[in-house]
Amino acid sequence: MTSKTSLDKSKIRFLLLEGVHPSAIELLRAQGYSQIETVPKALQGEELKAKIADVHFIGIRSQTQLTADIFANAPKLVAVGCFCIGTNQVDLNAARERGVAVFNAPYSNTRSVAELVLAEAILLLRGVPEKSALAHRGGWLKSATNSYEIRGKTLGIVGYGSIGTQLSVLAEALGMHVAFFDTVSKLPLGNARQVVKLHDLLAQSDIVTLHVPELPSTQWMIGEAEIAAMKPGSILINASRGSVVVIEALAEALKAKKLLGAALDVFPVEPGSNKDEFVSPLRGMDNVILTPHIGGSTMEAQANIGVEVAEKLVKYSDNGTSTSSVNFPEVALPTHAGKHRLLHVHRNQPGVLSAINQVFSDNKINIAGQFLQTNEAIGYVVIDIDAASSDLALEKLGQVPGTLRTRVLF
Ligand SMILES: NC(=O)c1ccc[n+]([C@@H]2O[C@H](COP(=O)([O-])OP(=O)(O)OC[C@H]3O[C@@H](n4cnc5c(N)ncnc54)[C@H](O)[C@@H]3O)[C@@H](O)[C@H]2O)c1
Ligand SMILES: O=C(O)[C@H](O)COP(=O)(O)O
Repeated sequence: MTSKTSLDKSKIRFLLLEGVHPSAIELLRAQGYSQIETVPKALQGEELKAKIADVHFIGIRSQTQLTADIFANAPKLVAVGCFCIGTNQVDLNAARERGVAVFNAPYSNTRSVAELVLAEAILLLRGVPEKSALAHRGGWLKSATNSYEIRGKTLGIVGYGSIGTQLSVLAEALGMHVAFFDTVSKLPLGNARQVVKLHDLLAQSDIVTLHVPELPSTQWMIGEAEIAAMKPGSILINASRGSVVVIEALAEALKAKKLLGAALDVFPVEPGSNKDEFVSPLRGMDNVILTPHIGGSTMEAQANIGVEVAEKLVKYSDNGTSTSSVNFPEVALPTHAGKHRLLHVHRNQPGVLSAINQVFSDNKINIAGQFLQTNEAIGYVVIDIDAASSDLALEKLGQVPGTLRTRVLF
């Protein structure tokens, strides 16, 4: 017997935006998914609503904003794959409220970001962006003034997570001193040392580099007062999120020559595609490296991310495994050969579990396997049963108060 409510793989629709790497498409196809639409840019507004209305899985990168309003227009959506590290572009609570799991690639581009930041630190300490820009205009600035080696300088890392620690190791290998500020106590790698106050870190660093996520606590965390606290002639690098730095304050500090230079990969407002204009008060400043949010854009990182996130979506689609979801209880599930697998996502409120189990005892349905995981907001129960009972059980489970979503796999 086949359930009417289980979806054949050939009918499961994927929408991959923002030029997700072909490695993701290859993996999905190899796993039997054929309905994959790709769009090279971010979508928004009505265009995004129209497209998302009909898909079961969406893949995005950092530019597509999945708001509560967008989720309200996605009745079939099962999961979101962020083919990047950041998930700030997704309203994770709205997704959870609709029983939509969100996945990302937390490590695949850390090395790419760390390499870019180190390269920028070296170039800025040597004044290369300025000298190169001048040469392009026919000038010739052969001078050692304001040119320094990176060896022996202090790198101040704000946010000592995956990228911050990777950078710490690489910087020490080049002979730098590393200090870091993080809201959490972290084990320093090598000879790095944790500094308790942000302003103290700013005051002692030759190069300050930001690697915090976009959070309420990191919004505009580097403004006029923080830049004033930095060493005269130091450098600021931001490859985290555009909302972390008050860009006007940075522009003023650069004009006033308080800072030697800066490198920005992320901006408060970023163009949604390569065809849109980039607007910033930092345009035209020769001592500023401006890159179009390419910290994680290497062939290596993108190929790895494509595989990593596509694998997570396939596992969740095929057998309900939610391991490493950023908004969902994590359950690693065995295969369910010969059984139908019922997935039940519900609000974490009293009485739901007993109501679920009541469904099976009332209807004399034997449970072959049951798995449960909860977080503070939702519960995720997976139940393996005989195929003959799955239509009835699914219907009854859908009526349990607090139910957010049900699915059946076989
Ligand atoms: N430019 C790019 O292309 C690019 C690529 C990858 C990641 N990123 C950005 O970099 C961010 C960091 O990535 P990651 O993988 O290192 O993340 P991570 O979660 O591993 O590390 C973030 C660190 O920041 C710390 N932190 C949080 N709030 C803080 C605060 N208010 N003050 C100080 N520290 C704080 C955390 O404790 C953690 O140690 C991502 O969230 C993403 O937004 C950008
Ligand atoms: O969060 C990330 O991993 C980076 O910001 C990269 O985003 P992207 O995939 O849009 O380049």
